[in-house]
Amino acid sequence: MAEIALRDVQKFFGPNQVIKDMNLVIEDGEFIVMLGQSGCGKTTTLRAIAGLETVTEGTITIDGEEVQDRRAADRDIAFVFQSFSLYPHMTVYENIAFPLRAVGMSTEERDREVREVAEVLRITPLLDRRPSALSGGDMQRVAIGRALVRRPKALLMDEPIGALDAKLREEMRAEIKRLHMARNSTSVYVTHDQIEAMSLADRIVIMHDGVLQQIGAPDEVYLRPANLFVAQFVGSPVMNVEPVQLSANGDGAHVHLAGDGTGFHFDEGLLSAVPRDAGRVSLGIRPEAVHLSHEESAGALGGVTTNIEPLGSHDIVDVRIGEARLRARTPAGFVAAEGAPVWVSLDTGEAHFFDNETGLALREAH
Ligand SMILES: Nc1ncnc2c1ncn2[C@@H]1O[C@H](COP(=O)(O)OP(=O)(O)OP(=O)(O)O)[C@@H](O)[C@H]1O
Repeated sequence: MAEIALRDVQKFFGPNQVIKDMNLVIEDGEFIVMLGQSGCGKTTTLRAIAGLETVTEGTITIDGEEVQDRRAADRDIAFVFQSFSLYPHMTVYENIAFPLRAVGMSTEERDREVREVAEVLRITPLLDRRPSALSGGDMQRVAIGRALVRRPKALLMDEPIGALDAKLREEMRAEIKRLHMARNSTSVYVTHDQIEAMSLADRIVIMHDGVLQQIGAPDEVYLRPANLFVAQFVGSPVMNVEPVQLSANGDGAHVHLAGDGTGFHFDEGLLSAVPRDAGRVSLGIRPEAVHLSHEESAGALGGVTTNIEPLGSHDIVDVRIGEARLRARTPAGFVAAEGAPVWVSLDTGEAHFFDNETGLALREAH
């Protein structure tokens, strides 16, 4: 297993730059998930690590050795694609054993390795079957088994469970995690599904438009998004973001939404990194930190509900305050109808502030 490092990597397809200044160190044994919308460059980054794509500039090292000019076959890295790509005329056993034949392992050794991988992936009863007799999930288990059996330096996976149905995806997520724990393989996994990213990753790499936006543990990117893109990309429903104006108010400030004269009070400690000049700042607040009440209380602002989305366990309720709109997560049935008057308060400690121009989160460095 190995550390993988990308330094100043750039990739152009003709005039089109799809990886911009990528710097990333993936630690030995780490599970990294690259998350981003379609076309943001995550697959190209993965393929560049594998050697299936060249880089235009920069270096890629595996265990300290530069590999950017090496062929894929000489990088000792395994790749699992979304399409299952098994050999149809071979049994599951033969499919998994195939990469070991090339390295000249003895029959007994090969047998031991295949059976161990099959055991970890819980596919031992399937070893004599052909791929055509397998379900989608089992085919992907076999593909992962074939990738892992020769103990590569790293395992790269490109949306490996994207083609499976929702229930099976959930099962496979748990299995991939278990497999990673069992083998401790350095893993890089590409997806556009944030639940997959949150549940699998040691650290998530969030990309947008070829640019790495943030690297961090799942709770870190959720709780401390580095910029507006990450704030609105991670989390469902999406974080509320509203331009605000600040006005002094005792030990702190009122934070005014558009068209709202009163403002929410924030203590000074929460605003120490926030400039007061008009028009520069947006407030970010997740729907679970917006609270609705039928009773007026100190500091709450009056609003009117404009939409209710019942989700079974809870509702998502849109509220208009002045000209602004906030979404709140409420207990199911808490608001009976659109057009209802409600009182809105915020968990101010959960709020984020962003610079409107740069999009960067405004917070104290520490
Ligand atoms: N071989 C290629 N030639 C030209 N352009 C390419 C090539 N491969 C990818 N691109 C372009 O590079 C950009 C990044 O593609 P990439 O596949 O890395 O994105 P992605 O984030 O993985 O998206 P997806 O989830 O859709 O695969 C896209 O605009 C894509 O059209």
